[in-house]
Amino acid sequence: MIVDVILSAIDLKRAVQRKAPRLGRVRAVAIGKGAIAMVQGLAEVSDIEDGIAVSPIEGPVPKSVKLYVADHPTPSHRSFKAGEAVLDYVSSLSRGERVVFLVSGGASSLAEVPLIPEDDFLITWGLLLRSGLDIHQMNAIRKRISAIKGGKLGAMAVARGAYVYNLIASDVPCDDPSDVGSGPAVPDSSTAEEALTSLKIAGLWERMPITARTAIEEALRGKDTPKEFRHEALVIAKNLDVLTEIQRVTGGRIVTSCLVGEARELGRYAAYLARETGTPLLLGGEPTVTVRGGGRGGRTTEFALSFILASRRYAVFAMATDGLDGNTGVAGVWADPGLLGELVKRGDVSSYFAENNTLEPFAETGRVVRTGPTGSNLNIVFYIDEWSRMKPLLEPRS
Ligand SMILES: Nc1ncnc2c1ncn2[C@@H]1O[C@H](COP(=O)(O)OP(=O)(O)OP(=O)(O)O)[C@@H](O)[C@H]1O
Ligand SMILES: O=C(O)[C@H](O)CO
Repeated sequence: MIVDVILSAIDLKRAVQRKAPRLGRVRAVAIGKGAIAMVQGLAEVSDIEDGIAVSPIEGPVPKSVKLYVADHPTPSHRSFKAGEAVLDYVSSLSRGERVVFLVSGGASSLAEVPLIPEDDFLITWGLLLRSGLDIHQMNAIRKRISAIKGGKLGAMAVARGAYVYNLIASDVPCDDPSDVGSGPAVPDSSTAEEALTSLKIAGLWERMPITARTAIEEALRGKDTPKEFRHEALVIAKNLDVLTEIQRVTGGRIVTSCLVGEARELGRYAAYLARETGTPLLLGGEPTVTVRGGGRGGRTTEFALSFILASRRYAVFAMATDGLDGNTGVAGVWADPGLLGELVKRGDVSSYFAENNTLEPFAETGRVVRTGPTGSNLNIVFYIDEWSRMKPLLEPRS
């Protein structure tokens, strides 16, 4: 039932219908895990002359919209093809036209036009994904090796005389529109200095391909992303909306929707917080995982496993609202005190954290949440409560 509540709270077609301004005749660019739902919502409240949508899954889009299916979390040739198509589309805008950018999580990877050779681009991307950098830092770097991110598409549209509107479904902590999908059509809120410092602190600067380093050095010298242009941006859905819906059924206290940090550390922190407060707690955001091993896991499994080692009678339910967490193939997991007994039975559990293999204890004991791709993405949610109160809420709605 908690899953049903979450699935209903992340419905992006409904969010666009409810929150988008009435814009009349528009052209549209939708990119992200929510692209299909968002463009469907836009069709309900405006007249889409034509448009382009880039999504990780197939789905019905309005007749005037061309759909590209591309890849995530690592861009593929389909993402590069989609990126070129988006660039062409924006180049076709004319003076006085209204263009609506519908941006949701995953957009960074789904459509891309690299500024550096593709091989170097993919090496850089891989280093970032395993780095443990948070999404703002990671996207600060991605924006500087991209021809379309960090406001570049928006600036291009404005230069052609179009009016730029952004409707954003946020999967980033604290909902800065420039972080979502690397903010293709809003002025960039990150700096080249941040990109450089993040890479140096993560120990990645020396390991980056020379072309990527040159792109960042050029940005530092002033050839950087656009910082200002005429535009509007409205966040139509965010993590806090989902927490608020979960609160209705659990009575939990919302602690934050901006959770960041290493997932396994945050899990332990949350366990002690639950013991201290003695109340149901709701947290959301995007913990990161510094991946060192080759196992299967994600943000939810690392968090939940470390939580249960310290939480005594409290349980945690953790779910990625896009329906797929890390490389697990599942949306999330739950951990109740009974899992500890299972761990004891399993004997050698040393690989779990050492190899980033934290899915195993959940998968093998049936504590996983399966939704498949949800066609949305409002980041990760965590619900913490006494197991006796949580258990009935995990049953499907009758
Ligand atoms: N074995 C693993 N154990 C734990 N986490 C992992 C593992 N492998 C990958 N990850 C994490 O999964 C992340 C990618 O997973 P996922 O696709 O769920 O992210 P996402 O939040 O959907 O991405 P985006 O922010 O681009 O939408 C990586 O950043 C990495 O930190
Ligand atoms: O695509 C991305 O950059 C992430 O999902 C954050 O929006």
